[in-house]
This record gives sequence, structure tokens and C-alpha cells, in this order.
Amino acid sequence: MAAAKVATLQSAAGTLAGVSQSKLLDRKIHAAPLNLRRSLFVPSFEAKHNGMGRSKQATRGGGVRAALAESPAKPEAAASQNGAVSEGDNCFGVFCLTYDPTKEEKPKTWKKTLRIAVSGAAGQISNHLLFKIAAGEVFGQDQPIALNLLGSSRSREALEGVAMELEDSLFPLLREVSIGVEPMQVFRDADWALLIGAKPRGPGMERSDLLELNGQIFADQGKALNAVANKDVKVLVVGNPCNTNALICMENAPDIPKKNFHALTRLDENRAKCQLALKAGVWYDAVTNMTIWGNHSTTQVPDFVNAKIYGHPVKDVIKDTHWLENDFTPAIQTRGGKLIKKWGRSSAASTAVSIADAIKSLVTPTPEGDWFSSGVWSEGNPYGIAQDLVFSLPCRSEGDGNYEVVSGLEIDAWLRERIQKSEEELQAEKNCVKHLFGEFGGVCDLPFGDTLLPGEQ
Ligand SMILES: NC(=O)c1ccc[n+]([C@@H]2O[C@H](COP(=O)([O-])OP(=O)(O)OC[C@H]3O[C@@H](n4cnc5c(N)ncnc54)[C@H](O)[C@@H]3O)[C@@H](O)[C@H]2O)c1
Repeated sequence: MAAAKVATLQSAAGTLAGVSQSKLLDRKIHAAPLNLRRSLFVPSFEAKHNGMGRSKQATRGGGVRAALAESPAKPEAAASQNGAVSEGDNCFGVFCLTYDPTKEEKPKTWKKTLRIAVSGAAGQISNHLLFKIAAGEVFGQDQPIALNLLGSSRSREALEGVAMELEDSLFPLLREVSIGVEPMQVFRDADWALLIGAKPRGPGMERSDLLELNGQIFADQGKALNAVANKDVKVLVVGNPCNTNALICMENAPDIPKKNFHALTRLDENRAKCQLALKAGVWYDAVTNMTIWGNHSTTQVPDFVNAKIYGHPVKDVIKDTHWLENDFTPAIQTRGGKLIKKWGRSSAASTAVSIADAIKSLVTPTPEGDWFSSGVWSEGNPYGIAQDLVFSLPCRSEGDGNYEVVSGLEIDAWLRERIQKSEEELQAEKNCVKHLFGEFGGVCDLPFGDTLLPGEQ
């Protein structure tokens, strides 16, 4: 861990103890976001301990407090008040600077900073997502963001690379970035946890092996969220198999409401909307009320029975039932595999967009009469689906981060049969991982062979 140097700037052009003036200017010009650059000219600086999970504070008298790490690539190098570096201070580079929000016009109108924890932050999906979040495209243009980035020990260097790119992007809303490989540190005070990081399936690895391998990660992360995150943290699990990983995480976090856990099925919803629009010859915003039922696997059920095009039932617009049942449905179930054949890797940009969509659906009110899909706790659902699974269902939100499951959708015999298959699969997956949340006696017998989405393993 590098020693940090702490400085007190007496005036705009003042002296910086321990760091040369030229070094300060260099950092001003090349590293600080515009708003921080402005802050650097506020008359009084003094060093301030800026540990992870602590909010940045304005100094008395309107000064700006700064803790300058010796190297921006040394994330642990946040300085304490006496210049020492303390364990657990993972703020990165320029984001270790604090500022006085009363000196800036815009922050006066901003909301309280939201702390977003992201696992797998050095991966492909995060490489798109983090920049959307920091640009205000997910939580809004008046919402300052703190990013707590979690990587595996193997991706540690890459994580620093991500943080450096975030520095260089000068996002005004991005007020803090911390990086680390310990969930207990990185999840501290998180308002949202986007759990993207997971291990890919190795050669010859059975699906049940993957469930076990990744299940352990999500058990540990659930415990960490329970211990250190905001008690109302919203958790979105992306790493596959995401429904069962979300269940494991939820069961290991007994103090967090179960309704706060989601598994990402929004990418499947978006894919389904696009294919229906294409077939109907309409732009995709005409397609609404799209439900993905069940598991994010090839047993998922994209629901053309209840979906609408320009407010009309899909079946009234697309009269080709054979296409809906035999082409559309498998096309959505296997879209990821087709994409990987073209790209040579799994979907990352469109997954990031769908994560952004999934979050926006929870923080903005759902349009009248519409709904969205999310893998949610199945307890009390009105469709007779087994309790205590994480199952993709139609949901609505008032925009407060919470949701309710939409009741009253028509479940015809065709849908029923397929929804039951996905339910059976999720129950079997649950049996495989019960030991990860303290239940015993589960037999791991997966009924439908390899149903992981191709290319999303
Ligand atoms: N639900 C969906 O719709 C959907 C869609 C696409 C991909 N996925 C899944 O998302 C996951 C990530 O995909 P990607 O393309 O970003 O993969 P990636 O391999 O590019 O990135 C994953 C990152 O996670 C890190 N990681 C591994 N274990 C970790 C741990 N315990 N803690 C923190 N970080 C860890 C890895 O080091 C890597 O940097 C995969 O499981 C993939 O199957 C889900």
C-alpha cells in the first residue's frame, strides 16, 4: 500500500505540503472532473480522511478538503487526517478528492448521492454499464453517483484500468469511485447492488457444477450485503444462472426485504419486443405489455398471449400463430447463442442497456396499463407458481424502487404448460443449492439437460 501525501493549500495559488505545485497542477489539468477543477481554486484546502462508505463533507467556512493519493493507480492510498493510509480506504485517484458542494451552483439542486455497488466491474457488461450510470443515463441528470466496484483478485489490475477510464471521462455526476475485491468492504452502505460478476463455465463443466461454483459467490455476497449494505438496498443479479443466484443471495441476506432482489430478464423482454415489432412491421416502441415468465434460460416463456402492439393483442396483429409458437418463442430463447456466433463473445452492450432499463423501470413510474418483466420473489404470486423461487413475472412500479406483481394476465393452456416447465427447472435448481442457505436434503437432478442460454454461461 503506497503512502499518501496530505496537503494543505493555503490559497488558490498556495502551497501544497508534501506535493509539489507542478504535481498539483498536473493533477488539476489531467485528472480532476470539471467541477472538482473549479473546486481546487477555492481558497482553503486541508487534508481529509476520505474512507469508503463515508460521505464527502464540506469543510467549515466553505473550504475544500482534499486527500491526494501519491499515485492515482493506488486505490488504497487514501489519506487520513494525519497523512497515514488506513486499511479499507479504497477510493480511487481523483475520486479521493472531496469538495465543497456549497461552492457549486449545480450540486445545490442535486439529490443525495446514491451509492451503487457493481460486481464484475472489470467485465464486458460493466464496461458499458458503468459509463451509462456515471453519465446520468440510468438514475437521472440530477443524481450524483458513488461507484463501489468489486472485482475478483484476478481482475484487480483491470479494475484499476476501469477506474482510470472513469477518471478520464470527467463525469460531473460521478462523485466517488472505490475499488476492491472484498464484498464486505465494497458493499458498505450500498443503495443498489448490481451483481454481474460470475465465473464462466469451464470446459467439461456440468451445469450443476456451475450452479455450485457461482452459488458460493452469491452466498458470500448475500451475507456481505446483509452485513454492510443499506438495509433497503435493491439488488439486481445478472451473473448466471441469475434466477438461482438471486435466490441464494436473497436467502443469505435475511435482514434485507426479499422483494428487493431481482434477476435480470429484461434483456429477454427487449429481444422479444424487437422480434414482434419486426414481424408486425412496426417500430418497437409500439410493443408493450411484454412478459418473460420463469427462468433466464431456454425454458423461459416470452408471452405473446398478453403482449400488445399499439394497444391491441399481438394475436390480433400477427395472425400467424404457427410463427408465434414455433419461431418467435425459440428465437427469443436462443437469441444469445446466435449473437455469440456473430460476435465471438456474449452480449455485453445490449445486456448493459437492459440493466439500465430494468433499473429505470423501478425508479420511474410504469406507464399506465403497461408492465415490465423482472425475476422476483414468487411468494404470494397470483398465478399459482411455487412459492420462494426467483421467477420472472410481470411487474409495475410507482418509481420508488419498489414494484408489485401485475395480476389478471390470461394464462392459456399453451402458456401454462411452458411456464410449468420453467417452474420445474427453477425448483430443481433450488434443490441443487439448498445447502448454500442452510437447508439440507436437496437432490441435484436438473430435468431438461443444458438449458443455460448459449453464450451467456
Ligand atoms: N441475465 C442476463 O440477461 C445476462 C446476459 C448476459 C450475460 N449474463 C451473465 O453476466 C455475467 C457477466 O458477463 P460478462 O460478459 O460481463 O463477463 P466477463 O467475463 O466479461 O466479466 C465477468 C467479470 O466478473 C469477475 N468476477 C468473477 N468472479 C467474481 C467475484 N466473485 N466477484 C467479483 N467479480 C468477479 C471476473 O473477473 C470478470 O472480470 C456472466 O455470468 C454472464 O453469463 C447475464
